[in-house]
Amino acid sequence: QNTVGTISNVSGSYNGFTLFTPNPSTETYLINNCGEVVHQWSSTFTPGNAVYVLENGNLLRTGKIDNSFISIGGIGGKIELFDWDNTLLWEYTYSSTNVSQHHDIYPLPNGNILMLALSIISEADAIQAGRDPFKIGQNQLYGEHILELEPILGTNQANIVWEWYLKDHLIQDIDNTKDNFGVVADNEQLLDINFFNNENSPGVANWIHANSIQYNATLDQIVLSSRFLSEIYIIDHSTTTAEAASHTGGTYGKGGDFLYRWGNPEAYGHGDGTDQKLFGQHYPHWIADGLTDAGKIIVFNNGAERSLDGEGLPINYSSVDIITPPETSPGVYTYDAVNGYGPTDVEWTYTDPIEATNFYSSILSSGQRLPNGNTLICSGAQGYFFEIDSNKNIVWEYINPDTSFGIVTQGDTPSSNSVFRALKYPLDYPAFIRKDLTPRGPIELMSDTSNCSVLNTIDFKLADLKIVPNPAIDILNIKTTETINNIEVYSVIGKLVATDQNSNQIDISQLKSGLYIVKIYSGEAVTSRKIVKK
Ligand SMILES: O=[N+]([O-])c1ccc(OS(=O)(=O)O)cc1
Repeated sequence: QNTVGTISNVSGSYNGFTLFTPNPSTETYLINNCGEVVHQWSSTFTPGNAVYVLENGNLLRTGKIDNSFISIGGIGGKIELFDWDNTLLWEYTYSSTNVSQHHDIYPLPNGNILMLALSIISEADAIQAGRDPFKIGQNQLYGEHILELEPILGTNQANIVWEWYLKDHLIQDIDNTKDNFGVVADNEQLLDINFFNNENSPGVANWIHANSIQYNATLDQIVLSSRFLSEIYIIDHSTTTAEAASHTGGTYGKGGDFLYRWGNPEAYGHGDGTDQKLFGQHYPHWIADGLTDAGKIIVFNNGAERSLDGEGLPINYSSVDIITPPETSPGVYTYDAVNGYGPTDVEWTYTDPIEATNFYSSILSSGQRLPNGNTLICSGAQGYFFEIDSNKNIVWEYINPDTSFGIVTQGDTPSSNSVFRALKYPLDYPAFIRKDLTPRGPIELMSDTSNCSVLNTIDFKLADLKIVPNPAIDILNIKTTETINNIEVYSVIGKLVATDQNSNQIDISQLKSGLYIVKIYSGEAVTSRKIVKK
């Protein structure tokens, strides 16, 4: 039984490449289902926190810059764009005495980048905005904003082409001499600056702890997640920056106000703690077109203090949930003055089937619907990824071996190996076309992948490909119905030792006996197989 790397991989797992960057590590790994690294990027920064492979094969990642003026788990400060070969193409620093990028970014279809950031609001400004003066414990509050960056390649700069600030969308009902005064329950489109989900620490500067921004291109809407308020918010991205600072304008007519919110209706005066559905959630995002439950929102519901046991002690367990926000037309959400926003409950959920508390990550984490209907789950605190099929059976499990104490040896138990998010990409994702994805072995030391096999083919049409004989003495025959453009034979250390074009066979009689890797190119597809030369 493996202790790190791939723990299990059974029939029905989705054959893709999983991207992740361990919290304590400067490395970003792309692994196959056997935990073998097929590509890797190295930064000089640990993550801060999101990372993506773009369709063109570039890596877009966040980097963490320590900031002695701002204290929040998940702080970043930097965005980096690497090409496939790990050349840094562009970097952008957003970290100073009063602002920092943190947690998430989102690559927009037009090449721009949405960036989640916080800024320090002074005590005086917070009080003027209607914050209870007795509930400012650290002489300041953190405000959230979103910037849309248009990278200027060749410089480490960006044009800021769109801005949204949460401070423009506040309500308070404690002081009519201050800004934003009104009735909280009548202003569901605004955030009550005096709502604290955690009554024990109403004075902390970090009262919102936003932890993700995700985007729906069809609706041109953004979904934002607040871990501490246990709410998700949808806002309009079609606005101008001026409209985004106001309450009117944009496709949906509400400027930068919330179009929808869900998870904790007490936050806007529509219920109490018993109505809370989200508990410190992460990574709410729309399920992409073409996938099962497309258009719905999937969210990792971390679940701290979700309920109480008979003795009044908190019960903590995580779930991955799917909700369908009720709409009157696409992107226009149904609001009920009495009950607030629906739905009243989740539509689909996964919890541990045996004992709910067996599956629990208090922080970090993600859930992702996959093309075959499976769901990839990252239980972030444990650096544990697992995939469930549509019957909720576990079909793949992986434990991150890259820890703050270094790379773990197979057989040893890892600790301090947390991961913010894991994303699985299809083998035919455009980034991977014509790329060398030859497995380089697992991350962990003294690895054992003997109980795992995986097809590393990019094009499933080559999945029925056979190389005979194997072992071979002189001629290798490639059997496939596809047209072969190129055959390459590599030594185990990666040296090209034989090549042939437009042929279904290659002569290896001159090679020394031993293990070789054969790469077969057909159209856009490339497939690697191990062979033995006798
Ligand atoms: O320790 N971290 O790296 C860390 C902690 C908290 C955190 O915030 S959360 O909302 O993503 O859990 C992010 C990163």
